[in-house]
Amino acid sequence: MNNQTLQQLRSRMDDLNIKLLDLLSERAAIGRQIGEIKQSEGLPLHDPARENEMLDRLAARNAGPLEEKAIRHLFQEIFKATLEVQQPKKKPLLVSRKSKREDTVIRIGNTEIGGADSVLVAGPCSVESLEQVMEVAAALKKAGVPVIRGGAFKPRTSPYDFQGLGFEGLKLLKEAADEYGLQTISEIVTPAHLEEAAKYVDIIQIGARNMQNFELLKAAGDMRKPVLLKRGLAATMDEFLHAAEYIVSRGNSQVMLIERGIRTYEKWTRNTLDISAVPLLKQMSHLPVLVDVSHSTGRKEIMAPCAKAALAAGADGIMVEVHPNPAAALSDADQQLNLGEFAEFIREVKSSGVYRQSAPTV
Ligand SMILES: C=C(O[C@@H]1C=C(C(=O)O)C=C[C@H]1O)C(=O)O
Repeated sequence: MNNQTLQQLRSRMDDLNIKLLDLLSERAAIGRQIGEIKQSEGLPLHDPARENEMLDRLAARNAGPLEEKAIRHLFQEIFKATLEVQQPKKKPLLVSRKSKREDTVIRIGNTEIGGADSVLVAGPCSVESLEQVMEVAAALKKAGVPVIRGGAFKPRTSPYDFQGLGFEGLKLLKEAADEYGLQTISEIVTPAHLEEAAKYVDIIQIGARNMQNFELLKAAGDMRKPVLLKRGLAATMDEFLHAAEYIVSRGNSQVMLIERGIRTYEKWTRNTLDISAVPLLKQMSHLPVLVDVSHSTGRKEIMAPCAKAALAAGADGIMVEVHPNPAAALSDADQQLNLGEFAEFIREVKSSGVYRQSAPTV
């Protein structure tokens, strides 16, 4: 008997669910019409005063058994859902895979970034002298690394630390790169420097500290030069992709992303390499993704395994710092590989199964 009653009550519940659903749908359709009128009149969609009026009226009429709090809560959720129906669907970001399915491949010289092959970028933290960059460029050439990095405008934590050689540094980097047929990459921190820097730099780097320097992002977006955008020290994936969107939305689609470690409580590494960022960025975005194993780890002995992990996770390339005499380096002395360590690093990474190389390097 009890069982039968339960069945009947549940069946009435089911009928009421359907009625409620139909009423909610009818209500949402009216909400959508109201939204269209509001938008054509330029009125805000959200109207808290109107919502409060309705809530008060419903609370006054409520005879139970539901508590007034529950009624208010339920209707607030309904209003929220109506607002979602009213909102025009947001267009996916240009950097998103929803906007473009195929991978973006960036070509500089004979090098492709984001294509079939893994790419390596290496060089000193800072350009210090012509001899220094020449020595590094020769080592890169020998190791088959096509892109040389070297900082000339250094955003240092302390104003008393070496700030870089500026344009003179860019010129030295270019001179060494030209000598060995390499491409150059260097960080620019000021929109006003971009045009002049483009004479010496094949890829403009926007550093972690400037990831949300929106004027710099816009100016880089107005250029037609590849940009390497570093993830900010504490930037979420969403913020990172929106920063890239600033560049791409100005018409510069040649943007590559680089994970360089984020700030956490861990002290054994300089930053924490967020390896999950790699597959996430590759899935969410069509832009090439690189990993900087020097700044993320700050520890020479784990750079090769971290590079392999990054490539295994889907990274298109690796960036690593190398200096002929790291102990005497003007910046980041501890984390730069010397030439011997660099050769070993490259050998280990290239011989791993995760390094993609379709044709032997000539
Ligand atoms: C439907 C409207 O727009 C919004 C949604 C509401 C609702 O679902 O009832 C109420 C007020 C607004 O925040 C409206 O203004 O009437």
